This record gives sequence, structure tokens and C-alpha cells, in this order.
Amino acid sequence: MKIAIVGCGNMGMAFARAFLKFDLVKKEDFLLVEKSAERKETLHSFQPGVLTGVISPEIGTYDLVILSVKPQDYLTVAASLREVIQPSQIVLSIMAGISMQTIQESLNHQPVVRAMPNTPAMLGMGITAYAASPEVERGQLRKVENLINATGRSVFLEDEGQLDAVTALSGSGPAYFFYLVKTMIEAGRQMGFEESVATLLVKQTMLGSYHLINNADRSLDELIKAVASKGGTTEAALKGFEEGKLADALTQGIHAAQKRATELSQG
Ligand SMILES: NC(=O)C1=CN([C@@H]2O[C@H](COP(=O)(O)OP(=O)(O)OC[C@H]3O[C@@H](n4cnc5c(N)ncnc54)[C@H](OP(=O)(O)O)[C@@H]3O)[C@@H](O)[C@H]2O)C=CC1
Ligand SMILES: O=C(O)[C@@H]1CCC=N1
Repeated sequence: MKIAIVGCGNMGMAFARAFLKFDLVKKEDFLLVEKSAERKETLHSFQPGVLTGVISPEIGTYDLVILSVKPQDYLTVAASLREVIQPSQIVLSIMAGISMQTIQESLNHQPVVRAMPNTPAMLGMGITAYAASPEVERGQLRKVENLINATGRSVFLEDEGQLDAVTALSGSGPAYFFYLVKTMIEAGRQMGFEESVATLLVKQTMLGSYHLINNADRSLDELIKAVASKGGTTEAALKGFEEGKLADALTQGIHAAQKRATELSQG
């Protein structure tokens, strides 16, 4: 399969590397379109078939076109891409907010898969939810699914409308986790630990706790209860969280992310 990637930043290249790892695409079968000169410099080492800064008619000879520029840059991309895109090509967008309809109208092109991955895709441990327009044929969709699955797990959505919520939950989700980990490490430092010790304590706690969620056969409430002894330290911490309205703040943040995804779709 020949793949063109427009916007070769964090996510575009996480996808490219995952496809290579599973031998789904050969290096020479990539066309990379990247505007940033600095970023382009680093892409030489990837040794793609073609590395360019602009969209040219050559892109029309690729089976799949991945759109991985920031949503704010999309309309500029669309203006050139619509001149050269071919009816047989599939478009896979991973851009937050930009709806399938906007992509179809701006490119005058119907077969579109819209997906929302997250950064653990860099390790093949991402989660991607995706939806497809009816014009994507079954065989084409299967090929796209194989590619997405090289980046981790995936969920097919019948309703594209859910993608903004996915963006708020799992698309942005890694940053919420990193924020929590960073805050805990900072608290460790305030209590007198060196950063390396605080980091080890927190990282291993998160790792072990994640595996408990998956393997302990207990609900999250039961897992919390098993840590929080009556009248003990965890109860004191949880009370502090309640008083600080931590759950409300997290929920509000996630809703704000969903709202922002919807705003991005409106340009
Ligand atoms: N990062 C994440 O966690 C996730 C991101 N996404 C989505 O993926 C997309 C990419 O995100 P991310 O990889 O983080 O962003 P990056 O900024 O890392 O990558 C985008 C790249 O596209 C380049 N670019 C901008 N305009 C053009 C153009 N006209 N032609 C070619 N290249 C261009 C940018 O250059 P320059 O920097 O000069 O503008 C940049 O290097 C976004 O739409 C985002 O919503 C989806 C899920 C998760
Ligand atoms: O912050 C953003 O807009 C993108 C979409 C999901 C993660 N990063």
C-alpha cells in the first residue's frame, strides 16, 4: 500500500512508524508532506520515498492520504489537495474536530475515514476510535483498520458524532494522566524526596494500579475501598480531594475539551 501523510508531526509519524513496524508499508512507499523546514530536516532519516513541503499532483498516485495537520491548518491543505485528489483514494483524517462532511465538501471527495488516536500510538499502545463514510468500500475499510490496529487497539463508531467526546476522553486523555503523575511527583518533592525517588514511587504506583484495574476482578470503588483503611491516610487524602472538588474539576476539564473539539469543527 502507498501512503501519503500530510503533516508529519507527532501523530503523523507515530502512524508511519507503526505501519513500518508491522511491515504494512515499505519506507519507499511513503510520501511525506511537511511544511516545517526544521521538522523536514529530521524526516530525512526516516528515508521516505518522497519528502516534500508542498502538495503536488504526485499525491494522487497514493492509495491512502492521511491528514494529520492541526485543525487550524486544514483549510489551506484542503485548497491544494482538492485539485489533485483522485476518486479511488481513501482519506484518513486524524484531526480533532474537523467533521467528515467538512472534509468531503472541502475536498469534493467522498470516501473518508475519520479517526481519533492518542499518543501511546507511538508505542503501538494507542486507542483509536474511527468512523467511515458510506462511500468507503468494505475492502478499503479493512485495509485502513489493519493500519490503525498497528498503532494499538481500535473501536469502530457507527456515529461519527461521538468522535468529539472520544477526543476529550482518550485523544487528550494521556495529557490528563501525565498531569496527575506530574502533580504527584511534585508533592513527593515537597515532602523532601529527590525527583528520581519521587518519580520511581509514583510511576511504579501507576503501573501496578493499572494492572490491578485489569486483573483484580474488582470494581474501581472496591479497589479504592481496599486501599482506604477506616480512619487512615487514604481517607484523609480522598477527603481533601472531595473538598478541593477534584472530580468536578476533572469532569469540567473533559467537557471543556469536548466543547473545544466542537468549536474546531466550526472553524
Ligand atoms: N497530539 C496528539 O495527542 C493528538 C493529535 N491529534 C490530531 O493530529 C493532528 C496532528 O497533531 P500533532 O501531530 O500533535 O501536530 P504537530 O504539530 O506535531 O504536527 C503537524 C505538522 O503539520 C505541519 N503542517 C502544518 N501545515 C502544513 C501543510 N500545509 N502541509 C504540510 N504540513 C503542514 C506542521 O508544521 P508547523 O509546525 O510548521 O505548523 C507540523 O509539523 C492534529 O489535527 C490533532 O488534532 C489526534 C489525536 C492525538
Ligand atoms: O489537543 C488537541 O487538540 C489534540 C487532539 C487530541 C489530543 N491532542
